[in-house]
Amino acid sequence: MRSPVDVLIRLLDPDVPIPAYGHPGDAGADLVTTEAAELAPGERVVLPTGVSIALPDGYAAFVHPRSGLAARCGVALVNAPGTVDAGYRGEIKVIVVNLDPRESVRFERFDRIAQLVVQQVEKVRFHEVAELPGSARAEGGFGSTGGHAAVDVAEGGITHGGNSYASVVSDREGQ
Ligand SMILES: O=c1ccn([C@H]2C[C@H](O)[C@@H](COP(=O)(O)OP(=O)(O)OP(=O)(O)O)O2)c(=O)[nH]1
Ligand SMILES: [Mg+2]
Repeated sequence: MRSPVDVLIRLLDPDVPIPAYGHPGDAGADLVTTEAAELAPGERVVLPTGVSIALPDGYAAFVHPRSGLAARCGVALVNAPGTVDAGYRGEIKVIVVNLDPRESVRFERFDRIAQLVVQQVEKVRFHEVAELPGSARAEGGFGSTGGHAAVDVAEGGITHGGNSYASVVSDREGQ
């Protein structure tokens, strides 16, 4: 097993537990709410977790829903997965919505409401081009591999072939 990445954490509430993995192989460490809340059907709320972190450069943390809450209560995260940038030092918040059409859902203080997945992320440099290199998928998207939509691989796709990139139009770079 690879050794864990060290992440500095501040506990903003004296009693809040450090996010913990339920099992050794789990991807997400559970986040709790430090505030009780009751959500009517369709209602959303931003809940505080009582923690802030400093991720190493080249990492990000993603706030994912908990499947049990989703299956049992219809609770989802509006922005799932929420992105916590390496430079963010504020409190991690969780934007929860009750998607159940009939039942309210209640969270008590320190209920586990989401899970935090920490991952390495690549920073890219964008190079503007007039044409992109071809690919088997080409512009087929949104169900193009299903039975109901025609897949158009002929146009502008694999005929370009090869690995060479289209010529760079400008060296304007994104941030
Ligand atoms: O579920 C989330 C998502 C984000 N954040 C924090 C960490 C993140 O670094 C910051 C900004 O998030 P994001 O970039 O998704 O929001 P934005 O609307 O683009 O805000 P900004 O203009 O500050 O980037 O908010 C959370 O606490 N919880
Ligand atoms: Mg942003």
